[in-house]
Amino acid sequence: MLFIQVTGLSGAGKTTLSNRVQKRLEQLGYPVEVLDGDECRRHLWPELTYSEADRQENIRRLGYLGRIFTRRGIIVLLAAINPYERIRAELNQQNQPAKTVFIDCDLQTLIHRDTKGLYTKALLPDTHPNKLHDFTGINAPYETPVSPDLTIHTGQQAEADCEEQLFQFILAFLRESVSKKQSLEKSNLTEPV
Ligand SMILES: Nc1ncnc2c1ncn2[C@@H]1O[C@H](COP(=O)(O)OS(=O)(=O)O)[C@@H](OP(=O)(O)O)[C@H]1O
Ligand SMILES: Nc1ncnc2c1ncn2[C@@H]1O[C@H](COP(=O)(O)OP(=O)(O)O)[C@@H](O)[C@H]1O
Repeated sequence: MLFIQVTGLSGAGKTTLSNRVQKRLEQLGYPVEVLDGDECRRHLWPELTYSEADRQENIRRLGYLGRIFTRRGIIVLLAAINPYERIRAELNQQNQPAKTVFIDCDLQTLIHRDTKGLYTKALLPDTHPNKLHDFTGINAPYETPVSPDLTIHTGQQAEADCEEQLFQFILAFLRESVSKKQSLEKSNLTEPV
């Protein structure tokens, strides 16, 4: 049905916005699955680390799961940091129709939010025993999406406004798909045999 890569730094709001929009779409009768990177790592493949190779493997597995759901007519929100442009492009190619939503938030706000205490750990001195050495945005790369279909600035806008943006974006896609389908059916009906 529709595969959406909701990408952004830790704490940007990927999970919050995806879960909220899932509820709203379900209320309208649409089937939706949120594949959360953090959750899937914990339950399905806890052995994967945060090295570049393991992050790519994580995203490819999530993409594969996503494909299973989208083939069954389910809208998939893949809420993961998903830091590499090449892998995002690969997933988009394999999961058509696909969209990329960049959840953009400035580092200062993220460090201030620090809901999981991970930014504090990543910013410790190099010699500190609790230092987090491969944390995205601080000491591991995040490649900003080159041409996302939607960017939501969660550091500058209220949660409810950000939720509304994501919700309206998906609704617009769904309405467009319905009207395309209807005009295709109409043209098939009127075509001479
Ligand atoms: N080193 C490091 N770097 C980034 N993130 C870390 C790290 N260690 C643990 N965590 C927690 O793992 C969550 C990110 O998992 P993802 O599967 O989304 O990451 S990735 O797409 O494979 O890069 C991420 O969850 P979110 O905060 O929901 O993004 C973190 O809570
Ligand atoms: N505009 C906003 N959009 C989304 N989340 C926001 C916003 N402002 C503050 N927050 C808060 O930021 C945190 C984002 O956490 P989370 O959704 O787990 O991020 P991520 O999944 O990207 O790691 C939540 O505590 C949320 O309430």
